[in-house]
Amino acid sequence: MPRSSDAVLSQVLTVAQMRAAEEDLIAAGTSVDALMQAAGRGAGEWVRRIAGGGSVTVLCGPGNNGGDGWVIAEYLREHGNSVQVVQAREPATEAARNAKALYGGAVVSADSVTTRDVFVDCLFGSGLTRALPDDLYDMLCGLAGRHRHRIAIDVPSGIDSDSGVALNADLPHWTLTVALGAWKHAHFAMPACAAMGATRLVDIGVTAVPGAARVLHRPRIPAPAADAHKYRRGMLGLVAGEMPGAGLLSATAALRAGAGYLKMAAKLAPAGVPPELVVTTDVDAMLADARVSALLVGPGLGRSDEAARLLARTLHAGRPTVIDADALVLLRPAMLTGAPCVLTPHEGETAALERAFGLSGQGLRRERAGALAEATRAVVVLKGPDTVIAGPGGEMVVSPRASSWLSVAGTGDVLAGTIASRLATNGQALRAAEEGLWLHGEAARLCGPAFTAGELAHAVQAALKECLE
Ligand SMILES: NC(=O)C1=CN([C@@H]2O[C@H](COP(=O)(O)OP(=O)(O)OC[C@H]3O[C@@H](n4cnc5c(N)ncnc54)[C@H](OP(=O)(O)O)[C@@H]3O)[C@@H](O)[C@H]2O)[C@@H](O)CC1
Ligand SMILES: Nc1ncnc2c1ncn2[C@@H]1O[C@H](COP(=O)(O)OP(=O)(O)O)[C@@H](O)[C@H]1O
Ligand SMILES: [K+]
Repeated sequence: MPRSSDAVLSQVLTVAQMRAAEEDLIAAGTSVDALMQAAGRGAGEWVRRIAGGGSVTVLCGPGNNGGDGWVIAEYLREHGNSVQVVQAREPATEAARNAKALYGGAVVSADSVTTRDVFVDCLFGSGLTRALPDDLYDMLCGLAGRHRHRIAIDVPSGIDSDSGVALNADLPHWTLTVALGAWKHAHFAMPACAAMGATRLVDIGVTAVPGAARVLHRPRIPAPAADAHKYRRGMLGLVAGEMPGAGLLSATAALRAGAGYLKMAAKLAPAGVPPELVVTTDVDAMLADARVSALLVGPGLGRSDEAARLLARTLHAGRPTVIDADALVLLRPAMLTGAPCVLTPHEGETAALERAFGLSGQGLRRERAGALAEATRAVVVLKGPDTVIAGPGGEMVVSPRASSWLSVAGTGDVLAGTIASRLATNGQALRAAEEGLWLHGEAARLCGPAFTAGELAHAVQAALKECLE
């Protein structure tokens, strides 16, 4: 089987898209049984690596996820592991029945399983549509509790694949989750993603699905050209408001994310301005300066009428702009000019934007981000533990879960400054949002525990170092 490209392996599919992709493979001459063998053996290899030579219990349900379980069990048996299958239900698909027929090892009752090394969950995968009935829920949790390591295959049982919603309360936590064929939305959506442990993907030759979401990846960022100068590298204009301290945090990050020149327009020059940051009190001159390649407005802006007028003047300049914090609450449809913009709302700011732009606020986070991007014609970075980026052309990028230590005041200002610096450098809203979000997440990882927003802003430089072409 040829290895899929990185672009194909980074797509994130709904259940319907996955089924369509599977149909394409079948139409091209691959059998369901062959796909199941490829998926099961690939997953079996991950199980073998975790188990070492240890003992394994595989729980098999009625569908094709159960079928994968029978393949995994046989793969481990062939490799000399002590393996046993608990059959929760008889296989109900032909491919699962065929996989079971090829298994030559032990089948035991759930009650007979004592403490063992690795538990493999093949009860249900992406086909689960309703909560687990009590008997299967008890079996799943009981077995999971009697094993040192727990591996979920494709999608953990009890999780809705398209949303990441838990259909039962108190589901097990996993050591590893092995996605089959393609990532599913549950792998990146709360609450499911928080319980999945490490995640790995098994390639079974799925091809590109038009319109699919994709996973945020480490960007490739070029060093400045040999003949670069500070303006050509990108000049970022920061529009400060009533509380310029928040803007200073954004500036601290922006200075380390690639822009060549940073200027802040503030009514009063704030204390503690780093010497690299040029401060002006003439906001109109800064907005009219043709060398300014991007603007950032929002951090510390305030929500007064004067702040709203300043926002309107800023957007009227028609430059690529990052709109964050208070500016998101003040934003109205008439203020947008069609220039490339990035909006960076958290949940509360998203609700305010939905009201301002006449949106229902219904649906999954990614759907709400998509609706907002369409209505504003801007790139929307909907922040939280499961941040998503939506583009006005229907683009959707989901982010692997970042450090929960980011839940500290000021990290949003750092994100806005990082994205704005990238926007000043490359002028492309979606690309800048992706680069900025990745740098922010990586900076948090590098900082470890209990960092301040200021320390995070400094770590953006170390994150950037990892992206150089
Ligand atoms: N697509 C691909 O390319 C590949 C897919 N592969 C694998 O297939 C998996 C998807 O398989 P799947 O569609 O058979 O779904 P799965 O999750 O095994 O179970 C569905 C069955 O469970 C039943 N059922 C549902 N809810 C229930 C409940 N609460 N309680 C009780 N029963 C319930 C439901 O019955 P029904 O709702 O029809 O009554 C149906 O019979 C996927 O995750 C991956 O592992 C790989 O092999 C390689 C290639
Ligand atoms: N539990 C969490 N896990 C991962 N990232 C988080 C978590 N909580 C917050 N974040 C991230 O931290 C940042 C917080 O931004 P924001 O809510 O604007 O805070 P502030 O206004 O204090 O700067 C966002 O990038 C968000 O995605
Ligand atoms: K599973």
